[in-house]
Amino acid sequence: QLRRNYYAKTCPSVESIVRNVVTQKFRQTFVTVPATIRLFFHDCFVQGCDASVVIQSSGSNKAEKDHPDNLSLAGDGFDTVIKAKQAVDAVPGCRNKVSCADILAMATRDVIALSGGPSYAVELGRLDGLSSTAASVNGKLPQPSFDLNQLNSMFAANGLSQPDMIALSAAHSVGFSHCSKFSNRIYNFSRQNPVDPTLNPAYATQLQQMCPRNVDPLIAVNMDPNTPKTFDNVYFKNLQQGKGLFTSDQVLFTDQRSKPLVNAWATSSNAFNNAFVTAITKLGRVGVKTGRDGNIRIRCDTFN
Ligand code: HEM
Ligand SMILES: [Ca+2]
Repeated sequence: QLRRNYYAKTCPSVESIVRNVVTQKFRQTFVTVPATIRLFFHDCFVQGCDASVVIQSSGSNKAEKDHPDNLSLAGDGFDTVIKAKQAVDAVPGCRNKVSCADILAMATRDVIALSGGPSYAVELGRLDGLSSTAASVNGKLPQPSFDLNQLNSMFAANGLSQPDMIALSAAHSVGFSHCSKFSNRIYNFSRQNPVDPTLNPAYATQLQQMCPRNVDPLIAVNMDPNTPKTFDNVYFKNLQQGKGLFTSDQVLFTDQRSKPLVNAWATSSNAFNNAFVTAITKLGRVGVKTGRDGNIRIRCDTFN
């Protein structure tokens, strides 16, 4: 039921309003890019793409964003949605017409294009969700320790295929990770191997230097050691060299079932871009709310 130009009658300029805000924010800080993309992913995998992740905890309700798996969502993603919503609502005809869930989908499309990724037409027409609880996040988001079976089953539960999962993983072409998310791979990995043998040895040494034992938990490292500020298929070239940061990244190359697509997309950025657009469009359709299951929030971080 989603469609392009959903707001053609109610707020025809919405896409350019959002794009202007996102572009401005991008000029202030690059973190806008990874923060917004990851926020969209974490929104869609919990109760569908309904901006439930944007809700603030209040009184008795502990919201999704305060679940441990969401505590590392960077503030610039939330800020982007809230600023874009304010800009949309400042246009008289558009006031209270555009959902926060759609604003997040548009902002995600825009940051991907701004950082060198593919441009695509975004489907719109989502309503904002009516609930957000930390408990509902349990078991819904992939962990960096996941193997291919675990990744496939969690993505399949959201209607996404193995190729979709591989393409979407390339979002780790931009952004940061805290050391704790991969320290098991560089220290005391197993009885036989102190370091994960699927890690490139030189890269493992670099990671140990950036993340010494007992490192400040606030320290974060680029997930793509080569082109951390460009959304590109270098992610797959890194995997071919043992430079996937998480087990869940590197397994895409070490598991024979996913390796052929990693190789294909390392070779062809065109093929990767097409697959990514297909996959993120499907991601944007997950659990979409319509009718009485949702509404248009006045404030993106608070229920009406
Ligand atoms: C395939 C399974 C996935 C796993 C296990 C995973 C896990 C993680 C982890 C552990 C981090 C680091 C968080 C931190 O320490 O700050 C991260 C960051 C990130 N993830 Fe994923 N992720 C997955 C898929 C995705 C997908 C599908 C997307 C989007 C389409 C995505 C987008 C991002 C981005 C952009 C960042 C960087 C955030 C920032 O710099 O603020 N991830 N992911
Ligand atoms: Ca959601």
